[in-house]
Amino acid sequence: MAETGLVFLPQAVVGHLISTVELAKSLLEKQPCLSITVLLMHLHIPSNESATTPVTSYVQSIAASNPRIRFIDLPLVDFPFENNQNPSTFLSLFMEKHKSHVKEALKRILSSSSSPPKRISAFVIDFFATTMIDIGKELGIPTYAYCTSGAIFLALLLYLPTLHVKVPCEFKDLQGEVEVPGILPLPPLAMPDPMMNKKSDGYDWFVYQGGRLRETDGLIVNTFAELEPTTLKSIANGECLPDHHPTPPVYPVGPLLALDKKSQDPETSQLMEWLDQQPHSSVVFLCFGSMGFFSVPQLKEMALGLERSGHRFLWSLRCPSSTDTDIKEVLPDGFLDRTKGRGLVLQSWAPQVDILEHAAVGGFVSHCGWNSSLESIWFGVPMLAWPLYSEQKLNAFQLVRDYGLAVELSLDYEKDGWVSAEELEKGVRCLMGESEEGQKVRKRAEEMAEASKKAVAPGGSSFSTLELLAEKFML
Ligand SMILES: O=c1ccn([C@@H]2O[C@H](COP(=O)(O)OP(=O)(O)O[C@H]3O[C@H](CO)[C@@H](O)[C@H](O)[C@H]3O)[C@@H](O)[C@H]2O)c(=O)[nH]1
Repeated sequence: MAETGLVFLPQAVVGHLISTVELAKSLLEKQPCLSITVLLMHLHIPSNESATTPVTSYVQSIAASNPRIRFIDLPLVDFPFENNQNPSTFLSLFMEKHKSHVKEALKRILSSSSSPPKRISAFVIDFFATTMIDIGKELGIPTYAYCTSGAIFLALLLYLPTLHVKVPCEFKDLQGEVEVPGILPLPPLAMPDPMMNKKSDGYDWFVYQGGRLRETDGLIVNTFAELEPTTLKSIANGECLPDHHPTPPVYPVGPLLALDKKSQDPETSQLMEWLDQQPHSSVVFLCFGSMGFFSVPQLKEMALGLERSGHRFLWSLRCPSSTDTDIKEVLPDGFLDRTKGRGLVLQSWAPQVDILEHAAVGGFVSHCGWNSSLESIWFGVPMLAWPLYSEQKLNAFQLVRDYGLAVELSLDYEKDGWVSAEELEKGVRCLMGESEEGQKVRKRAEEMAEASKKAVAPGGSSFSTLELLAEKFML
């Protein structure tokens, strides 16, 4: 019998790669006869040097501890990111540039002289890599898309080609709300940034990706049925596609999280010791994903807001320019002295999972990237939603309005999403339970933490879906 392998193609960004590898690990746990090859694309963004994340060491450690996961580096393509380029356009064209390399890699795997011969039972692509469906079709390999964001974003993407026709004007000029099946009516401002300018090529790429997802053999989503029941039902019922076009089966398999990446370095140990000394649930953690940066004026304003809130804090602060910026020059005069003992500012990659797991952490000011949101949910830490880019405003809206897991922060969109010190102070106080609203969010976070763990435990909704999927991949 041929050895059964799966081939995964994640997007070349950390939030997508880690999530994809976690999916691979979970499938292997369910089905010991599978093996997985991950094709790695490499992205170089010179202006974001300071966003360097431990991707390389992560990949190395996964490869060392999981012999059934193999990584193949695809050849580098000469396609640098231009600073003013639309990220969705860049990522879509970056995929196009990799097409021939991906096809070659798949063909090599299929023709490798291993005995027994290889069979690729599924090609699992990033949901923003739909151009690769062509290769799956050409080589006769069933192709699945993996959505590293939530069902709400998947629903919006699937529905976007329909919405494009239904709403002829720009979404921001729409009188009223945007109606998407399975989602609460959306204020136009909650639409993902790339969808806010219909004349941009970035928008066209979103319509393209959304339109092609229906050609896949299945849609795997990093969410769980208890978190997004209505949205998942709407997708499965075909409500997000026009004219009852059959929707590929939907597989909610989350939360898939890299929980075992405990950091051992001395900086982390010091940080953990500091957290150990703080009272239970007293520290606000601020962290904004792999590429969340703020302007210097906004950083100063944040510092003021944090100081005035009176709460303890742990702030992962990344400057836009470079890692060697002296934070004393960025922060207001005397800030570090005045907050000594009750606040800690980090300038490096934060061990986020370890921090969220710590009992001293009582709130998370987050950009609402999907992985961060799921991690927060898992550890029962309520959020204060400070979305920055991509689909984060959509996630924030849903976390606040539908799931009740986050406190709303008032962002001034006329001023590029500016948050004043007053608003941050108010938000942090509420998050830390100083108001009834905050208390409600805290309670809800505890309940959802339990539900998230049940979902991936034996017999849970995502556990069963993963079993089903792993079995399907063996047929
Ligand atoms: O200092 C840091 C910063 C991040 N992380 C980790 O890095 C991941 C970040 O993922 P996520 O919260 O999803 O943010 P992004 O890196 O910004 O992810 C991109 O991918 C996500 C999944 O598709 C989208 O939801 C986001 O909008 C998009 O920006 C999480 O696991 C964090 O724990 C750290 O450990 N330390």
